[in-house]
Amino acid sequence: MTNIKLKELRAEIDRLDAELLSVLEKRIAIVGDIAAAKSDDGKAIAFRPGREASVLRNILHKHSSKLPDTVIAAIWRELIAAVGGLQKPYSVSITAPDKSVGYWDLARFHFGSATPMTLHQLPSVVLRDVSENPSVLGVLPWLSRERDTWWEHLAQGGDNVPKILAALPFLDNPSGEFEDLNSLVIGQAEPEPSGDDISLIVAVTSAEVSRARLNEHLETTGLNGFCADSRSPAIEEGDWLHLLEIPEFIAEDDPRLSAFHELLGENVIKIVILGAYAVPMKS
Ligand SMILES: C=C(O[C@@H]1C=C(C(=O)O)C=C[C@H]1O)C(=O)O
Repeated sequence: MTNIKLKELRAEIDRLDAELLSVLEKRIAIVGDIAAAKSDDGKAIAFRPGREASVLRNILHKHSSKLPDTVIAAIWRELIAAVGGLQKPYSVSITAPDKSVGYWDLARFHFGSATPMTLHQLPSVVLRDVSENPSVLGVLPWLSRERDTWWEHLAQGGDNVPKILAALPFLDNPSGEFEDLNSLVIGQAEPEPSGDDISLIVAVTSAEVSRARLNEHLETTGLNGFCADSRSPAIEEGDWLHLLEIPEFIAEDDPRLSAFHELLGENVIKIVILGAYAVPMKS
């Protein structure tokens, strides 16, 4: 390639960079208007996980360059995470039980370079951070890890008890992840639908109920989910907790939940929606 040609191509890159920056600045400038539109929503955090998931699905569906999906996702995640912070500052409290930097890595990818993050060994510290401060999001190991019983705390339900809002990674990155980790994001916010979601629900019962029975009742009510885990009471006369995974967004007033409640009969103490997350994408 001649030097003249190279010079021309670099000039074109400079021109495109200026254009990109200008478009980027326009996208960022809209934040003020969005923040004003949200001003009376009473929320401490601008994080809207359902909307974020659909923005990302849309971009990844449309992109056609040679860049890997994960690079495109990283660019948009940087932007979205920072734009949320411009509207209302927030921070992220992370549990890494095995001192694994993998959890930090998952959170950094999702919440970008500028979001303040702290690392803790115990889920209880993250639960406390999030429960005490509505502008803190928590990142906790996936529910099925044997030692992690943090979701039992969420099953209490009630004010200030955080909800599950998202799952990480949203986009897997087979070449960039050195540990096969998954985590959930919690916060003092209401989960919202993204169009393709999984809800996590706990049924609290006073006596043992088999997984087969729970699955049968779920099917009868049309909830199409399954019981992913059951915890026997830690103390005598304590409650049984059954973690249910439902492959759609379930609202508090879904009539199928009350039908399920009725089918369980007098054993059931309460049914608590722990939250929901957008179904992650495959790169
Ligand atoms: C801009 C918004 O706020 C945040 C930023 C988003 C974005 O940059 O696309 C999307 C969702 C929110 O977490 C919004 O709510 O639309």
